[in-house]
Amino acid sequence: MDNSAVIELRDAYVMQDVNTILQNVSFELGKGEFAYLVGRTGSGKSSLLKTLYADLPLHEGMGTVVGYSLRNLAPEKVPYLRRKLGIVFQDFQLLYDRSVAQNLLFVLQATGWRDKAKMKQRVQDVLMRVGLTGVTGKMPHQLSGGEQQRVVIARAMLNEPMVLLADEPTGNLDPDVTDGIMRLFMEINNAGTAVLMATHNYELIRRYPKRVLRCEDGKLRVITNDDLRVTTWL
Ligand SMILES: Nc1ncnc2c1ncn2[C@@H]1O[C@H](COP(=O)(O)OP(=O)(O)OP(=O)(O)O)[C@@H](O)[C@H]1O
Repeated sequence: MDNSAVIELRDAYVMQDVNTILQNVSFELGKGEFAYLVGRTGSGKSSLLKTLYADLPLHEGMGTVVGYSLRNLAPEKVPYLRRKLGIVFQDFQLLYDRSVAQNLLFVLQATGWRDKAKMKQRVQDVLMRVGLTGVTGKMPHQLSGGEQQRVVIARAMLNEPMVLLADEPTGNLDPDVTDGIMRLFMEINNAGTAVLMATHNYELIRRYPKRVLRCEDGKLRVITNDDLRVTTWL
């Protein structure tokens, strides 16, 4: 693998059970790069992301994510892969029976942290990073949608991932809240974390132009800068 790539797929097949969703997928995401993943509903964006975080197996082709080969990845290796990835979904998937701090401490505990003082400090650090202070004792339902998504992003950043995979992270948010979340992703990206973001929101792509990968007709097409200059590509 090219040392500067955090994701590399070569002729990969994205499968749901026995069904091929995407074939001959080849692309790289470089260290610190930001790319969008677009495509109609059902075109395979979530399935591709699931393959990248080893929720779906890679049976055909080659795939490497943060140094882990996806082919024949042993189940006991999956948590180690995911520790180097941050994953953000549209539906926030916080644990609603515990506070913000407990949500984050839970993840630290599950990923091997033991030093209580360091854990507390890390929780403070990631919340500050996403622009949230004074919410540690709150329950998720006491926060707005945008604040909850910030907590999810903080959670994804706990173990300093090399790449964030985001599946429609602004899908449930109002336009002005969406913009704040987008700016946060940009800040995180500017600080060196690669981001692959699935979205239906083309307004965001126009406002924050980056490389675009499009799922279409069972293939993944990498949109070039030339394509970006014409408006029909959307
Ligand atoms: N758990 C599953 N089992 C079998 N097939 C599935 C499963 N999840 C998705 N699929 C199928 O895989 C295809 C791609 O779905 P996927 O969710 O990856 O698309 P998507 O581009 O993320 O769509 P959306 O934009 O609506 O989220 C669809 O035909 C879908 O029906």
